[in-house]
Amino acid sequence: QPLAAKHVMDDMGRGQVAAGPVVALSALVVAGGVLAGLGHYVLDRSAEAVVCAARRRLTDRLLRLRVPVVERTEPGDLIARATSDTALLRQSAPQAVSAAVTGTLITVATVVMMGLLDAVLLGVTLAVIAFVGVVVAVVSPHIGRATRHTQESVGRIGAALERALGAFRTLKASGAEQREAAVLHRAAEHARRTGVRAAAWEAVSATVSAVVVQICFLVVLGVGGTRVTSGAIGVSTLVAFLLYLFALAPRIGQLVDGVGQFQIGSAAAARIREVEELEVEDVGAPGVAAPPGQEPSPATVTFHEVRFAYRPGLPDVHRRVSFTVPGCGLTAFVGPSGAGKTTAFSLIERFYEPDAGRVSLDGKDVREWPLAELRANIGYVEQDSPVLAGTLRDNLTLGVGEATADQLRRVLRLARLEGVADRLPQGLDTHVGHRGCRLSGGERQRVAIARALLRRPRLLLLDEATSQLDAANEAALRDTVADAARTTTVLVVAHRLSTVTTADRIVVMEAGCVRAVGTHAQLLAGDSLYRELATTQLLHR
Ligand SMILES: Nc1ncnc2c1ncn2[C@@H]1O[C@H](COP(=O)(O)OP(=O)(O)OP(=O)(O)O)[C@@H](O)[C@H]1O
Repeated sequence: QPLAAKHVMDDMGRGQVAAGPVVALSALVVAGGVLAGLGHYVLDRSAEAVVCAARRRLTDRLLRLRVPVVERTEPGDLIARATSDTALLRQSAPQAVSAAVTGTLITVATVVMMGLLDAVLLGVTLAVIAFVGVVVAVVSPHIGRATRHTQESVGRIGAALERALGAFRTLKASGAEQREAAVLHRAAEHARRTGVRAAAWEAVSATVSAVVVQICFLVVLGVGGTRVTSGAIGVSTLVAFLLYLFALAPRIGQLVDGVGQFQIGSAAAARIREVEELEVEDVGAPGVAAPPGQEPSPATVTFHEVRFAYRPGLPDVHRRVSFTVPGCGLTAFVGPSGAGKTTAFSLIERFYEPDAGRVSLDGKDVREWPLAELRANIGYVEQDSPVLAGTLRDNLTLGVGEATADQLRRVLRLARLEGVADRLPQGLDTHVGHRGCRLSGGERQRVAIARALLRRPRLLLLDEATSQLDAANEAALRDTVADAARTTTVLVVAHRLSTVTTADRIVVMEAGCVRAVGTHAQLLAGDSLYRELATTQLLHR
């Protein structure tokens, strides 16, 4: 554009205005505007695509993290990385890329054109650009560091909120709102402080570059004026050079801003990358316990000399645990709290891996099973079975995606849930999660059992709720377990006498060891701990 302007001016100086350069100048102005708009759109579009890919990869990874890894992290902070950090990346990436590509290209092109016009004036300009470059190099790492701290505080807010909302009733009952709010306020205040620090560094580099560019204008004007007076260059060359300088000034601003945005984006990207370095499970393709139409055969479970600690440095929770559960029937695990019963289930599900010994399903080490296939063979019902936000149907079909009315009817009957489904206002389509109708503890466990049974597992692991169930719920649970044990191998961490007395075998655990195995009658006669548990703990539950 400035070159076209120079031609127009030269023509005017000669008193003959040709249409060509004027048309070229107008066309260049319009084309420049359209290209800028188009470039903006393409860049934002690409940024959306890149950030969408980052979010998908991140969420995929988060859901495949290993259980011990999640236990070591703060879920709220992980959520912040998938939401706040990717949003920051989305916001900063286009500016950084546009500065890197357009800014650099236009700067280089402008500098070349300036060189063609006058080498001396170019020298002055390059000295200024170099000075701005030094300032930016010194300032930009500070912007990155401050942004990193801001994002860490945002992560802390997420973690503190997750902690508070996850135990909301306890929080209220303990009157701890203000104490929890203080933690959140501290994190918010820290985010503000570091955010302001980043803004201050950005302001420093923007101000320095703006002032220096202004000085550059004045120097170019002074030196250029002298050169025009001495006849070294013409007025039109000086005007064209100044026009190039006008075009260059915002580019320098853009480059300075781009480097700042790059630092901000890198801080977010570094936090996202940290998640990508966390250990994930190789889940593979979804597995099935048995082909459709074929009844799944009951599985066998063996623990052989299993030793396990949750973390290096923590005491062993299992110390040479060995037992065998043949296919079919009901096996109950009893023992004092902390004996390692639930841990046995976690090892079967391969949430953790033993430090020594073998856990086998059907005689094959669980580490040799493809993970998805192993878990497809197992139905796991946790002690505090959570109900997920959504309808009762969503909760039941979580493990299968969808199910026919017949399949749902079957598991509802098995889990003694027909009455519950009938009672709910919209039946299976009633919301039972956070915002919907609440289910009782016993009902939640039976929903979890129905969910597990819908996958037609060959092994059912049931960690009985420790809380007191009413007589109706307890009877329903007992019948459900007895039904399931007719066709499936059922392992129950038992806290209730009713489960234990009817079990085909009982494994008594104490302090990470298997102390005795037998039926209720055999153990009453032969094991003092069992006798004590039966008379005190179990009978009173
Ligand atoms: N995720 C974990 N990280 C570290 N230690 C754990 C973890 N889960 C359990 N433990 C510890 O391991 C020990 C055994 O726990 P486990 O849940 O297997 O006992 P349990 O026999 O099922 O007890 P309960 O009857 O109370 O459910 C306990 O001392 C517990 O504190």
